[in-house]
Amino acid sequence: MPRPVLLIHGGAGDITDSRIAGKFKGIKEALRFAWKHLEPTSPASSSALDAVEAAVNSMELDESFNAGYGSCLNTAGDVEMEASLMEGHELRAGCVTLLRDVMHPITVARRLMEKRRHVFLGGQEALNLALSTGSERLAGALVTESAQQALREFLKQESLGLDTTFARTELDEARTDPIGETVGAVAMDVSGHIVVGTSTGGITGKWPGRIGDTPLLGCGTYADNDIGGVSTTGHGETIMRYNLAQRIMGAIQHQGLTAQAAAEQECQQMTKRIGGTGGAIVIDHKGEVGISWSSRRMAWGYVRDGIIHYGINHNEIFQEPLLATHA
Ligand SMILES: NC(=O)C[C@H](N)C(=O)O
Repeated sequence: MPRPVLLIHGGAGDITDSRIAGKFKGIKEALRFAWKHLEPTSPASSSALDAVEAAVNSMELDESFNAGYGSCLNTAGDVEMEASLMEGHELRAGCVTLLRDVMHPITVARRLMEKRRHVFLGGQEALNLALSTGSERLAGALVTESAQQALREFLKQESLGLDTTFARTELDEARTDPIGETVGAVAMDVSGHIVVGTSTGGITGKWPGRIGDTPLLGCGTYADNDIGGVSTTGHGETIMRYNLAQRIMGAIQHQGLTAQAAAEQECQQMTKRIGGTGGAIVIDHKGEVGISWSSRRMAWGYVRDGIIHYGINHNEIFQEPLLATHA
């Protein structure tokens, strides 16, 4: 019987020092909140789908991340969110884009997947689906002060003629990145079932109507029990041109690489080839974990065998017990 594993990310980019503590707190909270779905009292109800939704929901509620509450703003100052969810048994998926005013885009993606009619829904009709399947309408309530501050800085940089091509996921050291990043989760349950979900507010200063990599299968998300599952983060225009998730799947399937080797190879190749950066989390069909990024930082964490492993800088891994012990 496979050992269950839950692996999540809280975005790749030029994350400032002041945001690290919030990211770690949010990553550990999401892992602890979601783990009960993978190792419940009865193994028969171990569900990678429930675990992925719960982990992403937890980060969508947390303004340390760029998803749900705290999403990046477009040039009009509005939140337009995107999410995708895929399961690796029947290859079913739900993807939503240009979604406004609801806290949990990943749940809307799940509702769409469960309808089994369409895979990708956008704009007003995605909102209608959300409202008709139990989401609450939260007009304006997703906008945070730090997201507004990030937009003001972005617009100022643009007016000064600075290069904003990579928007808020790719700033150099001299310019800070005060915004949270995309979230994602990959899980394998005790039956070897793999599920992947990714949710984002996109990038600060995007044009209204811009669609990124996150809701696109093969770019932001992919799952196939026979190969593995991948969730990506980083500069969307780069990731979608490179098909990052699918390239990692291909490296596992056709080159026989481990999850870690495939993630490293493809994140590096993408940046070498196109210039933008990003990261990926991967669980392969054997249940092995891969975590890699070509950006400065990526917040990540996973649980296996009662231990949380987490980090944000290259070559740095922290560990603590899943169940906090009290002195
Ligand atoms: N931080 C991110 O991962 C942003 C997301 N990939 C986008 O470009 O929409």
